Amino acid sequence: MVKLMVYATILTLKSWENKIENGGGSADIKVDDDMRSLSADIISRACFGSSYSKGEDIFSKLRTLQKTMSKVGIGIPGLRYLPIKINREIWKLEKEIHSMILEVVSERVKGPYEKDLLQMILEGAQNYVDDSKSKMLSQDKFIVDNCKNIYFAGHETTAITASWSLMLLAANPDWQARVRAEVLQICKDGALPDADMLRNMKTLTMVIQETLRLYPPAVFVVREALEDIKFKEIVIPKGMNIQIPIPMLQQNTELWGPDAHEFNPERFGKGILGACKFPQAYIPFGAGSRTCVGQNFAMIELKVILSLILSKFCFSLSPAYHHSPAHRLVLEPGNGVRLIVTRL
Ligand code: HEM
Repeated sequence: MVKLMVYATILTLKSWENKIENGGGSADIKVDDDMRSLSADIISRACFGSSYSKGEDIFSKLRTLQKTMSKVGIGIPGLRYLPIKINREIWKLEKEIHSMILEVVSERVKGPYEKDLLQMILEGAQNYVDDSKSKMLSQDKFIVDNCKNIYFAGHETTAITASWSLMLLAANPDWQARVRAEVLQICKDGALPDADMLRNMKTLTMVIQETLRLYPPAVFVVREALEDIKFKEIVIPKGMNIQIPIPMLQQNTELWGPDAHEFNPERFGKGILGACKFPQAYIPFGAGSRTCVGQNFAMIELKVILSLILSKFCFSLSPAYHHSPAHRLVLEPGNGVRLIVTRL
């Protein structure tokens, strides 16, 4: 998995090298779209293995689906069932995605065994029992839904965290230099990072943890009360949805200290337990039995991307960067992250 992440990242960074060369030694790069397509490429390779080019087509349709769905007005009950133009577009895309995924699956069943996420989903589908009438139909739905889940849950969140991390490292050159020194010391003589090297990148881990504390891509953890609950003096009735605001917990000065709003990765020097009075207040990947299943994958991917960037480039914030975090399904840089990038 690490190898495929390294390979995909190097391909993306080649385009940065070209931009710098064409710009006479430096380039003003808006990193967000690159991080998004890199993350989609990685998840596509990880999910679909050798059929990844088909996976890319599927994911590109899923992105169109996501964009189309975000245009639908919310709050009008029943609107999504009406055969209006936008709904017809959504249904058509859903149908196409469904058959494309099942096409890859049917080729996979005939072909050689591969150890990728799709294989794990297929094995999961074998054991999936549901009480709907057609077991085959529900297994297909299980496969399609899980592929969609991985894409929606895993690609945007990681890409945005990479962009925020780059922004924070650009704004804090001392930390940029410190993490780069660590990376260069671990990846000696231009060696590409492997799993062991990534594990040893403690300072980089601290920087990513601090980025996820200040800019958690998922803003809420949502739960439904399955029964009446009494929480101190508050009664939460069965069926009520509860939204737990992650940034409020993660930037509370009583829990994190007076510098709670500042970028200080040092606070994670002794791990999450050492950083905060209550570790439950650090939940960028959620909490409990529904916690993010992709958190290790995401941390490895972020370390690969950031360590390779740091080992090749120096960067500072572009004068065109305008800080405006925006909550649009995820917490993202409202106007993107623009960096002035030079070769190391
Ligand atoms: C920095 C990157 C990521 C962040 C911040 C993040 C955050 C989250 C959060 C907050 C949840 C909800 C957890 C809860 O309700 O307690 C979640 C769920 C989930 N995430 Fe992630 N995630 C990231 C990357 C990924 C990746 C890379 C994948 C897949 C490879 C992934 C797959 C999932 C799935 C499938 C769920 C649903 C789990 C369930 O409902 O049982 N995530 N994620």
